[in-house]
Parts: sequence; structure tokens; C-alpha cells
Amino acid sequence: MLKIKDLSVRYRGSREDALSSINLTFQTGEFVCILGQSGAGKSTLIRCINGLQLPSTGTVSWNNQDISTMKEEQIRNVRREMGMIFQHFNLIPRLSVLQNVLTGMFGYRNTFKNLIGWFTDEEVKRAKQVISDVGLNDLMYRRVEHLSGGQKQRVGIARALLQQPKLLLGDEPVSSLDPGTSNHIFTLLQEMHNRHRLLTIINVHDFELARRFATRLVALKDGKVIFDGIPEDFKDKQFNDTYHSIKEKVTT
Ligand SMILES: Nc1ncnc2c1ncn2[C@@H]1O[C@H](COP(=O)(O)OP(=O)(O)OP(=O)(O)O)[C@@H](O)[C@H]1O
Repeated sequence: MLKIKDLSVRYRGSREDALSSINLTFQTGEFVCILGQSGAGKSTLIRCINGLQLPSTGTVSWNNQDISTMKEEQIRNVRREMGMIFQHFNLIPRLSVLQNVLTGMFGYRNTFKNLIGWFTDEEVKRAKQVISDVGLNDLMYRRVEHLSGGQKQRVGIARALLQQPKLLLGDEPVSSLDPGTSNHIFTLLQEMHNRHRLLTIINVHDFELARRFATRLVALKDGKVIFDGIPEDFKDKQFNDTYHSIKEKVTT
């Protein structure tokens, strides 16, 4: 279970909170999409969940452990349970699909083994299995720089799955993909979510995708939660509240 309590974040030098008094609890099995305009605080929320951003006030607890007070070593252990997929894939272009996916094991191993790039037969077998699960069997040994955007994101998903995560986090994972490919990636995410019984939390700009795939929508505006519920309850009013500004922000 992920519990976010009274979470606020104010970046250094800023006069406004990026996140303000957020209270959310998420359970295994939920497929959550975080909605909001650019600057609403979506990425900051994901970064607080994986411990990359410390709260200014409040707590983020994963299975009753407060991430915000953990030492780096403890956070590393918690992060093993959190698979992360990124907008720009974060792959190593000159390495093969298999090699990139195997880097998903890095959080589990000592630095020396990572440096020499040595993996056990069992690790390689599991990597091949997840590559097959995401539909890239034929491209196992292809360098990722030669793949399409959709194929690269499949590699990103396979890498996250190799960690055997309990929580899958995505920060705009389909923003650089066309609508058809985005749909395929979300279909794959949903399948993996169900098969591995995960908690999945994804930031997404595309509201239609979110509505189609999420079991729960959370909308942020100016760092606050303005909607938290099932997609069926997110109607025109909620859409307008989320995406249309009443006043333009004045920057000095
Ligand atoms: N490192 C930072 N330093 C200072 N301010 C930041 C930093 N990162 C984000 N912000 C500010 O915090 C607020 C929330 O940003 P955040 O990136 O979380 O929004 P977002 O909803 O993910 O936006 P986008 O959809 O454009 O990625 C914005 O006002 C942003 O300018």
C-alpha cells in the first residue's frame, strides 16, 4: 500500500508549492492515471513516490515505511520494488534489447558485478522471458538505437518488469509516441499490470487514454488534488476544471 499524507513540496527559490497538502492512498490492483495541465505537479508527485524528491512537509509511505526519512541504502531497497518507465525511455542506445533489459537487475546487484556486466544464467533467462512477454522476441539482439519509439518503450517496460516490481510508475510514458502506438503501449501496460498484480501509477497528458485504461483518475491543478475517483465520474465539468485555467498565472 502507498500512503501519501499531507504532502507538500516547494522547490528552492519558488514562492508557490509545486504540491500542496496531498492526501492519497493507493492499493495493489489499482491502475491510476494522474491528470493535469503542464506544471500541475504530476512529475513532482511521481518523484516523491520513488524518493527522488523529498517532501517539504508530509510523508510518503510504502508498505508502512516512510520513504521521506529513509537513508539512501534503504531507499535503494524500496526502489527495487518500484519499476519506472520514462517519457524518453532512458535506454542505452548502443546496447542490445537484451542488455538494456538486463540493466533492470542493477538495483539488486553489487556495483562490481554491474561494472563487469556479468549476469547469471537465471537472470538472462528471466530477461528473455520478459522480452518475449512484451512482444520483442525477434529483436532480442538488436541495438535499441535501431528501434522505433513504441519498440523502445516496450524495452523500457521489459526492463521495469525484470525488477519484479510491486509498483509500476510511469512519467508520461507515451508522450513521445503517436496515438496508435500509445494505445498499444497502454494495452501492454494493462496486460502486465493484471498479470503481475501490480499497483500502477502513470502520468498522462492524453485524457482519452487515461479514461479508457485507468481504474482510478487523480487530477491535479496548481499542486492540489481536484478530482480523485473512477473514470465514469470524470465528466465535462471535471475536465474543464482540470484543463482550463480560470485565470492565467502571472509570472514576475
Ligand atoms: N527542479 C525544479 N525547480 C524549481 N521548480 C520546479 C522544479 N521542477 C518543477 N518545478 C515547478 O513545479 C511545478 C510542478 O512541476 P511538475 O514538473 O511536477 O509538473 P507536471 O504536471 O509534471 O508538468 P509537465 O506535464 O509539464 O511535465 C511547476 O510550476 C514547475 O515549474
